[in-house]
Amino acid sequence: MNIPTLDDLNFSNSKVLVRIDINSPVDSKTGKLLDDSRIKAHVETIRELVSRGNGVVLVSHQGRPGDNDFTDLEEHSRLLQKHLDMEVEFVGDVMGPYARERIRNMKLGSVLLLDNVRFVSEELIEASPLQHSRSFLVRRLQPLFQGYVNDAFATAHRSQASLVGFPLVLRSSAGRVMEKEVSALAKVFNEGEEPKVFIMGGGKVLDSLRIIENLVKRRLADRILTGGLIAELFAVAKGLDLGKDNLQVLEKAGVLSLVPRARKLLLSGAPVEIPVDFKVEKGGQVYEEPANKVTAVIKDVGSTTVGIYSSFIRDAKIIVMRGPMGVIEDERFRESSRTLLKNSLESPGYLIVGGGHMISLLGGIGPLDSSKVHVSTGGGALLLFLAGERLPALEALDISAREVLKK
Ligand SMILES: Nc1ncnc2c1ncn2[C@@H]1O[C@H](COP(=O)(O)OP(=O)(O)O)[C@@H](O)[C@H]1O
Ligand SMILES: O=C(OP(=O)(O)O)[C@H](O)COP(=O)(O)O
Repeated sequence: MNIPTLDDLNFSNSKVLVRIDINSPVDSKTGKLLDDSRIKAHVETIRELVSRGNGVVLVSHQGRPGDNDFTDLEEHSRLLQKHLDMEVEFVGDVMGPYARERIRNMKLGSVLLLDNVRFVSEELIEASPLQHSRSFLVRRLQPLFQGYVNDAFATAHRSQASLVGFPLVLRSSAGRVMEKEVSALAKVFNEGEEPKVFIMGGGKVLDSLRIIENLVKRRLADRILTGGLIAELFAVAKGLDLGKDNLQVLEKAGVLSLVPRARKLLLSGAPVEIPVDFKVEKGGQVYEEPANKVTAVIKDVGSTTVGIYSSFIRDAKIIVMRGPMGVIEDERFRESSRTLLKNSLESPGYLIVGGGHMISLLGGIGPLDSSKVHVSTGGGALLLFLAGERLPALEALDISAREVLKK
């Protein structure tokens, strides 16, 4: 693939639309952002574009409709302003008359943040770059810009309008985050030794299952240590009775229908490990139970599991960690993810850690040795990239290089 970078396009004194990913963990009680790592990550790209006299218009999503973390981007704009140390105008609109008026009238050298792009229904459709290039989002915004930059590595696995539509109609390049992630990950992973251990948790069960299927098919993982909801799915697939409450959680997440796929993976001999115990909560009380005797709602993996997983980590040459083991928004269920992260950092292997929730746990850990760890902004995108899948956002930039830049 031929992905143009900012060095290739050299945007200057232009209006540039920049797709970033500042989707961040949200405290479900207060609605406040719990971490600003992804916001900080984009500062370099934005500063560089501003320093070349460009008017920078930022577009991002936050959460998914119906979820607790589906919010507007006002708080994000304040944090971005703090990290950039310059004014960021928050526009509470994405593509309507107000947004277009603010973009038309903005000064070169200034920064403007549009609202959550998933407020626009077209953004929620997975479609081809060509289809998205004809969306209202692209048709309304494209005439206001001379260029498009995609810096949203963490969403590069989605084929959504703001990611794949613009490269077909604007001169486009990758931003610095996108560029660095792609080159660092390809190098580390391809040149890395075995065993490769993947630690996978979190709430996005369908994504995780797809990734595990890919890893298994390509024989890229020596061990896959599961936590979070994906561990519960595999536990059910293995025939463990997790009780009515936990089945309800899986049903509510719409993932029970994935049990046969998980079962097929287990039967095919996939190296998937499931927890031997869990931390559960009942009536405000927290305690540990063996995986075959669960009587309450699972909130984290148990301490025996952490011990076993840690022994696999110690022997690994490459450790990839994505998605927390438990409901880390609650301090009582943060410990196992934090311990596994610490043990991974202390082990002799190289660590690649990614995803909004996992990187939020790095905060209290102190300075990291960049020769031993790569912190990725991506979670699902990171793993799909490592598993060798083609990421639609990168493909769209590749098409752009061939079809738009050559014209
Ligand atoms: N056992 C569990 N039950 C319910 N939710 C869980 C469980 N374990 C983890 N989670 C949730 O998973 C979410 C993080 O998952 P995800 O978004 O996939 O990770 P990341 O942002 O790191 O890629 C958190 O909100 C956390 O509360
Ligand atoms: O947080 C993200 O992905 P991740 O949870 O895999 O790290 C990205 O912002 C993508 O969000 P999405 O999975 O709702 O498309």
